[in-house]
Amino acid sequence: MSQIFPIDTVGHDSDVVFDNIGMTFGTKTGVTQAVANVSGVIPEGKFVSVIGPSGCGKSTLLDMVGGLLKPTKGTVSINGETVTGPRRDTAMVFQEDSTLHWRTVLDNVAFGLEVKGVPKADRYESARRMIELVGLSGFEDHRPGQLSGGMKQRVAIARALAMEPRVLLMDEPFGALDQQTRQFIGRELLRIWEKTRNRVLFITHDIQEAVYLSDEVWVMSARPSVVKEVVTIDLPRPRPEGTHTLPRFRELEDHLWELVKVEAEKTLGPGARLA
Ligand SMILES: Nc1ncnc2c1ncn2[C@@H]1O[C@H](COP(=O)(O)OP(=O)(O)OP(=O)(O)O)[C@@H](O)[C@H]1O
Repeated sequence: MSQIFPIDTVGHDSDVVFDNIGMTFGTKTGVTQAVANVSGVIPEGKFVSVIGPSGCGKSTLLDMVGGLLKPTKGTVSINGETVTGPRRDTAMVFQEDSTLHWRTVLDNVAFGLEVKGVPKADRYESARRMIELVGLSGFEDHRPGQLSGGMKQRVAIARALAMEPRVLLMDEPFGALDQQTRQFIGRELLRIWEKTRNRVLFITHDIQEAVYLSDEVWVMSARPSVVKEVVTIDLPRPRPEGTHTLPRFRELEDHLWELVKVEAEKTLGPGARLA
């Protein structure tokens, strides 16, 4: 079921490769070693989720892939090239509302393509296609202020997908949404991803969400973090609505919870016991 690191980190040119990366932050009050050492590969067409206790370095890991943070140790490479900053083939979606409130939905979704210099007719055509894919047809001329939280998040996802990224980085993208909306958008994301099959790195606190969406779940240890275990999600795809009730789903969920619980108890300090 699972694999303990270090795994084979050679990877192919089309992979996202983490080669012994670490991140230590220097602050006025001292140093924080966030990520101790992570090695791993996200192969072409794979959906990888990262779970772990609060503050273990999940966002830090994602920001290093996105080129927003430079690792203090090791390298991340995409398609055989070391990541040194944000890349055109990589798109990011965050938890907080990142819509541009003065622009319409259509112009929000077309924004990344505009920055890339794609001509207006082409970018609008792609944007309309993505808007349809995320179920927002009819809202093209609305502004974010006229949308619900879930709809705004779908705009952010459509904007990222319109860029046709080869690597999609998502940092708790559904974290601010209610449970029903979260499940609905999760299913939508999976439906779209099954068509695009780009490489996804997805951060979540929700173990069910991680099992439902992923090919692999990386469980991070308490800080300074390493990947404690890689759990292969061997559920068939596509994953229809009743997937959550499969006995195998429950087994995977229980196994992941046991792993995370131990690390969360370390983070919460002596005496902390989680059910
Ligand atoms: N810019 C920064 N400067 C200093 N310390 C930082 C910085 N960014 C993150 N950290 C520290 O690095 C550690 C990891 O933070 P990070 O946000 O990556 O964790 P996380 O696992 O994503 O947390 P959460 O699950 O709570 O969102 C934390 O101790 C945090 O305080």
